[in-house]
Amino acid sequence: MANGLSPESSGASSGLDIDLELAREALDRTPVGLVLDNLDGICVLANRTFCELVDYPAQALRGLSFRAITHPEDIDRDEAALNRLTAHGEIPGSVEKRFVRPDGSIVWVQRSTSLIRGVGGEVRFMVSAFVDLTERRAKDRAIYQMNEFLTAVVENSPVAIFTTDPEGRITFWNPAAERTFGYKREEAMGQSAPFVPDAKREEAHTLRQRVLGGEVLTGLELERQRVDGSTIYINGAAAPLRDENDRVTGLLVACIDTTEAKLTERELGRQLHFTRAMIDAIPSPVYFKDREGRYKVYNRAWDDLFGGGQSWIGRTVFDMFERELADVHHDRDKTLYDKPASTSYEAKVPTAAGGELEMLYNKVSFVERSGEVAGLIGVITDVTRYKEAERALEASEARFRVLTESALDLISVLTEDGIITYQSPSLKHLIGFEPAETIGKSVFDLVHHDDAEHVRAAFKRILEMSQSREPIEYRVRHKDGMWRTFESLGTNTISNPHIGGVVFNSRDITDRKVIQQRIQHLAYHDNLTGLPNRSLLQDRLAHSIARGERSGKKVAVLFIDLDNFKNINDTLGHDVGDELLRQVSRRLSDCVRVEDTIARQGGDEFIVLLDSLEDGRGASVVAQKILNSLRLPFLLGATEQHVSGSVGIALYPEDGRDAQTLMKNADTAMFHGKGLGKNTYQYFTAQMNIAVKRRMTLESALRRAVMQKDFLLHYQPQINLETGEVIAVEALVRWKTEDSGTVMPGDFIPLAEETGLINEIGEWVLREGCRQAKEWQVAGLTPRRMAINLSARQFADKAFLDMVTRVLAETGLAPEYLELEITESQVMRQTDGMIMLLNRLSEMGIHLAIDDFGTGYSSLSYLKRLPIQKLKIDQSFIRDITVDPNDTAIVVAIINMAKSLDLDTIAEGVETAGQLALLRSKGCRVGQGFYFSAPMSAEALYPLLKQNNLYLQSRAR
Ligand SMILES: Nc1nc2c(ncn2[C@@H]2O[C@H](COP(=O)(O)O[C@H]3[C@@H](O)[C@H](n4cnc5c(=O)[nH]c(N)nc54)O[C@@H]3COP(=O)(O)O)[C@@H](O)[C@H]2O)c(=O)[nH]1
Repeated sequence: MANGLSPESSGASSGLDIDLELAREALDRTPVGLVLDNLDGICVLANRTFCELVDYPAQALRGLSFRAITHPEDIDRDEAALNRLTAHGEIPGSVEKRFVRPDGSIVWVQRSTSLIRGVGGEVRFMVSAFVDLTERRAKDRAIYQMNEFLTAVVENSPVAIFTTDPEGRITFWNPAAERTFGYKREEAMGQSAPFVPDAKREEAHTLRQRVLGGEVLTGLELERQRVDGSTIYINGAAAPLRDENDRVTGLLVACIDTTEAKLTERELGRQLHFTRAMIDAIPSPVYFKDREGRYKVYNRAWDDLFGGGQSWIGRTVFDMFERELADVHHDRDKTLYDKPASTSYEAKVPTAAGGELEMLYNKVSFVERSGEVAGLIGVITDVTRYKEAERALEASEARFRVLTESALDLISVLTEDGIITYQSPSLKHLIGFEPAETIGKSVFDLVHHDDAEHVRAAFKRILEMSQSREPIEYRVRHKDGMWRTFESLGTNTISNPHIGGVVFNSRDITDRKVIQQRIQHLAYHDNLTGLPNRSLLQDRLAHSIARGERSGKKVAVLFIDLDNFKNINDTLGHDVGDELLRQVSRRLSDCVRVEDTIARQGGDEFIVLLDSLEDGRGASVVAQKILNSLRLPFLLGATEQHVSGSVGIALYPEDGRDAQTLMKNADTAMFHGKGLGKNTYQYFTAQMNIAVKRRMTLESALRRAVMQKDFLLHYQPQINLETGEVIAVEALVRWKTEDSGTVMPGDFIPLAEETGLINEIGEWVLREGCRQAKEWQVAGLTPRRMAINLSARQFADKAFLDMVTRVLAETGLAPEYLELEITESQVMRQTDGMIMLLNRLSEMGIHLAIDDFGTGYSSLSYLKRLPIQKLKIDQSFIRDITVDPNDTAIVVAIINMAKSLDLDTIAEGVETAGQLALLRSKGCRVGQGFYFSAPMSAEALYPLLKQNNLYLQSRAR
């Protein structure tokens, strides 16, 4: 459109035309679209700006109704406004409307209308000015859309957003705020921060003031309260709200609910603390290194070990250790960084304490969730002590191995099923098998079948407990086929990983068992005869008594004592005595039933136990059988010996109800019988005990006498029957007692011999006799021999010779003035030892005489072997010599035999002149007897000795 104004409006020329042109130009250049319409709404004139605005040429617009180019939706409103104008003269107000361009595009305009009136004031035209609203509308739209967008954002934001006025009253509250705090929008609006707990009001107020002061606060971590009262943690920001004049009109808060995160963070913190505490609680040093080998984490134990607190964080082994050690660690670490792996090794490590420890390093790659190796975790264990212990253990093991391998005992290890897993080399020595031959075998297959059960039971006990309480005894067959007895102690070490089995220490006790059995036998048997001894007898007797008590039957105890065993033993020696006892025991065995018991009580005493007797008479049958058996001669060596026995019988229940009493009473009965005459048996009676008591009293009195030397000697002279001279003196002992006066030797010598007191008494007699003889010599009397009686028991004493030698030396008596009298019965049991002793005494110059000669039936050849000088004819032959031709013949035979052997004879017991005369007539040169002098004290005898002629004495009498 070159020119928008219509020509109708220009009517002037010349100067005026110029003005119109200018006016037209000015209107066209006006940035506002101008249209002149008539009252029908028909365009009369439009300027260029309008033409350009609606993209119509001016010619096209002229005469065109506004309706043609107005947006259909705006036509009615414009029409109405035109009607109001035409009808009422109402000037249309400013409105925004749309035109439709020829190309269909719409252009928004703002229309302002004014009226052109005619001269009469009547409205003729409307002038409308159109301002292009396209740009402004676009801006508005953009603002609107932005507003819509922001609203949507705010409404849909997960962030709680709210605004308040300066007083804190809520002016906006988005849905996220509803969800976060639990207050509905309508509940929250106008409220003054209902979510601030009382304790936080002050803080909230301060924050609000700061924001109202213009501060923008971010990163706020606040504790608030939900509508249900629960605590909520929020993280947010607050900023001031300003109006167009930049005045603060309120504040905006945006926040998110961090409660869960907070709690998670707290939990994580707690877990972290726990983890840290746990790591610190680990007594071993633990640490983490990153891929570059830098220490990132380590625990307290690590710090205790190396010191330095946190200063090692970020540093490497090369900062910590000498190069050589650092290289060791570094090389190991490399393998863990390359790919997930683990490693362990030992190293000697210097410590903060200044020492060096042997450490076991266990390291493992630290792999992240992604699978990437991010470093390594290491654990260090101080193995110094362990290593020392290990070395000590190795040494100990070596020691024990040597001990085990060289032990004489067998060391075995068995599984809990009894399978042998180890045997020490001593096995070969003990049962002939190599250890390898038994490995894998069951021990129960090796033991004796009869022992298997108790071995199994003992093995089970060891498994249940830890150790065998007592040795297990069992038999195992030697390779040579013989059974050996073993004793084992087991220790359950199954739980010990180094052993893993039951250890047995076994010892071959075969020899010990034999000895034990022997000892056991000895404990209950007499070693000499093999018979049960006193202990076993007592045991059996107790059983017999118990049986007797139940059955009502009797039990008999026979106490047997050999009548002259002592003489045999003393004269022929112990070996012969022992042999005699063995033979006696065999004979006794032949006299009783198998079920009866024969026991040796000791010495020459035996006891026979007869069980289950119907009555006591049966015992006498056995007793008699025994006596008969013992009377038969015993062949001892080359000689026959005659022995008899005395038997005492005690019966259960009448003579005693226990073993001790029965044995004692049988002994008493025996003793009593012996006193009445040997070779008999006696049943016990209550009266016997009285005699026994007497004997016991006597024995203790004799012992006291020996101690106190309550003895004296009486002396009886021996006379030359031709001249009456005293050629010798016999010493005869007496026992001085206070109550019984002087006790004669016949009443105590047998007891002294039985009890052994005779040795002490005999020494005293010898010493006193020699002393007296010497005293008489010193007193000037004619030196004479002193005859001393000897008991067989003295003679058998090995110290006898020394004793005689010592006494002679002590008293100063020359040996030729000592005569020792031994009885014929003693001499008859001569042994090589006795003959040797007699020879020694004879060599010393001591005279030897055989006492009681004639009672022992000794032979000539026998006497010739002995170094004797004198035969003393027993007084039993002298007693009736004058009336009994047999005695006379015997005495004559003795005198002649003595002569032939160049021996002196002495007749003892000469009591009468007739006896003296007969003896003298038969050639007997020496005599002794009451006819000359009874035995008397030394003082009493002294005058006779001085006088030295007892014929004068006897005649005087
Ligand atoms: N081992 C010892 N035995 C001793 C000792 N002292 C004495 N005896 C022996 O005791 C027995 C009895 O002796 P005892 O009672 O002293 O009797 C002696 C004389 O008194 C007695 N005797 C002397 N003459 C007569 C007589 O004419 N008639 C008669 N009836 N008896 C007489 O004879 C006894 C002396 O005998 P012996 O010794 O055989 O010569 C007696 O066996 C003593 O041996 C001693 O210390 N140790």
